[in-house]
Amino acid sequence: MDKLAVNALDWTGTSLRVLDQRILPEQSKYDEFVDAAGVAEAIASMRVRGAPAIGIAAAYGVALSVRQHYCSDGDSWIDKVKHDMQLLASSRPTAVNLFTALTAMNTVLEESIADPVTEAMAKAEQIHADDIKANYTMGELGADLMVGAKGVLTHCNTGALATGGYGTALGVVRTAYHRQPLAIYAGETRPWLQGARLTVWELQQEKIPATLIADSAAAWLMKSGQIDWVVVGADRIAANGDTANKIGTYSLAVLAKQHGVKFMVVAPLTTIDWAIASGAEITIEERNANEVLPACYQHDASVIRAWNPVFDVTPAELISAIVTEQGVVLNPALQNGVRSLKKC
Ligand SMILES: CSC[C@H]1O[C@H](OP(=O)(O)O)[C@H](O)[C@@H]1O
Repeated sequence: MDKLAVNALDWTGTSLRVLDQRILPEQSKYDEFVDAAGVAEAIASMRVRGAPAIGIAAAYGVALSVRQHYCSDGDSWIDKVKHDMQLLASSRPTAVNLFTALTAMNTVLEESIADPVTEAMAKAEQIHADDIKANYTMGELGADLMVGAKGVLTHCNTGALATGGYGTALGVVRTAYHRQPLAIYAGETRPWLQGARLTVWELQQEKIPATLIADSAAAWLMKSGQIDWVVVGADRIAANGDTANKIGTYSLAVLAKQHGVKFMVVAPLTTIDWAIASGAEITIEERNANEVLPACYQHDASVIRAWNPVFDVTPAELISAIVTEQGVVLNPALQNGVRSLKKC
């Protein structure tokens, strides 16, 4: 299964090259990181973003930490690695994939393994490969739900740039597009513009036609009858199906309900947080107000401020389907959430 031309992450075996998504589409530039601190900064600064991609980057960050400390820090190597894992864990709070990946890497290190450097690298590479495989599976399962659909709206960026490759929600859109005529609409996704800068750029690379809309045009688009589905990704899904995703997702779900448009969430199992019963327990990241404020207001917060939560929570009752690589849950609010997907 070949990866798409667009790769958010490039693992060299001794470093992690990260496509700097802050400057796409004007510039396509990779930054190279050789330690966990660098990878943590790449996540915090959103050079790499997207829940699955964040988890994969963190896994490689741990592998780099083991490679750095195992050979040079004697018996204290594991303490140094645990410190680096804390650095990675503090990079961003909402995407549970980050913590799922760190837990998986920690499990490998806890086993008294003969060659922790090789084992850590292998585990990180496996996490990456598993994500790509999951995305292709979800693409098929999600497109199966879209038979006969003529139009779809997606939000933020959920493609190869947000994952190990191919994408979650955008993977479903790609698969459906190659099966049937499909009008693709992408929301710009203020303030960071993942849709305007990243999603339409990905689609342009593959010559897949798409229409960019302002976030504020979504209701009018739904009222026009042009779309049958809204398809989005996720950063953290609670056991009852409540879903944290990019800010603006909740309003799209409310609008979809109002207009009889179906609402699909696409995410791998690594995005499900089995430890929380509902979305009320999800920490919502707030980022710097200057990501919202025009420059002329940034010098003085005494009068004009900005509120910049970068995620919101969509309640399960507004979701028509949650698509994972292990299966689809239709109407999760009526199905005890996503608990049917939990591996025993
Ligand atoms: C493949 S889903 C990625 C998910 O992550 C994005 O957030 P951010 O760009 O801030 O990392 C957004 O919520 C997407 O839906």
